Amino acid sequence: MSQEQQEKVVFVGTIASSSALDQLNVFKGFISVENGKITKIGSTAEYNSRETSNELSGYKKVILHQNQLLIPGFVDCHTHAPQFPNIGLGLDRPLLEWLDKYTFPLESKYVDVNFAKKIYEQVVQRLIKNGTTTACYFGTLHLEGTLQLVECIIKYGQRALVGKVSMNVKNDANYYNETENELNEVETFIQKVMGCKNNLVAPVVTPRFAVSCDETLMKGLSEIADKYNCRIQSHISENRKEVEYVLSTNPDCRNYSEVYDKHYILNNKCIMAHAIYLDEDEISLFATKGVSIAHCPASNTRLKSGLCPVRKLLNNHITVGLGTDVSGGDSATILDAMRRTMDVSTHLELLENMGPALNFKEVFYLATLGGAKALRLDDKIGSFEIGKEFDALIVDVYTNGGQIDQYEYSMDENEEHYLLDLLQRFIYLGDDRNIRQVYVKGRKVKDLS
Ligand SMILES: O=c1[nH]c(=O)c2nc[nH]c2[nH]1
Ligand SMILES: [Zn+2]
Repeated sequence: MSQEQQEKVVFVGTIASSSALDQLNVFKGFISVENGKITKIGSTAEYNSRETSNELSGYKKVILHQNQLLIPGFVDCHTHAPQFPNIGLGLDRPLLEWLDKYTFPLESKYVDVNFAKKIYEQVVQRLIKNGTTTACYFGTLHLEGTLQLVECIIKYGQRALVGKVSMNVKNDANYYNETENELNEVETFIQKVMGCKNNLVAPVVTPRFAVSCDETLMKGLSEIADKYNCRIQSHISENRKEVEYVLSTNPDCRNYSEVYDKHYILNNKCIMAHAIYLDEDEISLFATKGVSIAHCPASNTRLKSGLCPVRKLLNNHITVGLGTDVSGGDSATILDAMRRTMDVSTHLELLENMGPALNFKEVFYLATLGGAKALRLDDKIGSFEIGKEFDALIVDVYTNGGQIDQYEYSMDENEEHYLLDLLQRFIYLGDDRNIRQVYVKGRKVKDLS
């Protein structure tokens, strides 16, 4: 156990945390943390009285200043660690061509374990810098290469779900595996990750999507997920051509979801990325089975895939979190995913009358507790509650050299509004420079203080 986890620490200042989509709490107070877990939460008055009665004498104190915020760490529900060397490049093709031309050739390189290690070192550090305390990663087809990703995550102390990608359908890049070998490697991968006995990292069964996995592979993977009680992640209904192709190769299925459902992929431990073109039957199937959706607005726009109707999905009781989906997505920060979620939602309100558009409070929920629920980690993280693990960011809204300037004018003198405005500004304008400290289970993993 690290130094920080053993310590008793009390954080004092402005705290913001959501308990539901429409329930954001911003208040001045304190959170005490012991062995990485939240033990007490209270107001400034309660903090002062505990101080007076010497109850906090054994605690290290972290006192935030007036323009700082303590918020839960960001949850990235969907990203591809091996695709980071392509970030910001090759976005001129639609999904299926983009995969063949740029993505499979890059992912093929991770057969080289040293290459994998170098890239993953950078990726994990980048995400921590951006305040992503939990990430749900796709690796590549390669067992050893993806284990390097797990090693880096453990080294830098991030919380993560990690999948060795499964594909058995031939493609131009020759990037696929034979079915039996693939199923064996997935089991080995799961056993090795579980063997690390690191309670922040878990394996995810990862059929890439129905275009690159046949029936035998999908069925075998769902059995493995069941055997090891693992989550499953994949992609669904991202691009119209993809949907057409999947339906043409599965003529017995009425829709895309049925292709997965036939092989027992859809359940309440399943996270599907995109889900732009789900029909009404698929939406109710997702709600009934408890399938979560990782909304990836950056890649949906960059690859010209479409506008995902997130408000409609939420209204239909589907759990939604946010994903950066690098490198279809061109940004590795959940702050960007929040902004693009608001933008896409606004476009849907303007163009399709599918409002009201999601606002900054709602996307803050999706970036934290919504994401934790989507990954079935909300018993541990996503919000500040007694008994939960302390994954948190200290944000300095007007930090020196940052993007947000402070002006000698305030729209509103009311203190409660001032605190909410700090959060609002950070969501609209902030970046990694504003994220001064990052904690995962009480351990400080970034420190710019
Ligand atoms: O955005 C995406 N990125 C990918 O790597 C991928 N693979 C299948 N479908 C995909 N979509
Ligand atoms: Zn993806």
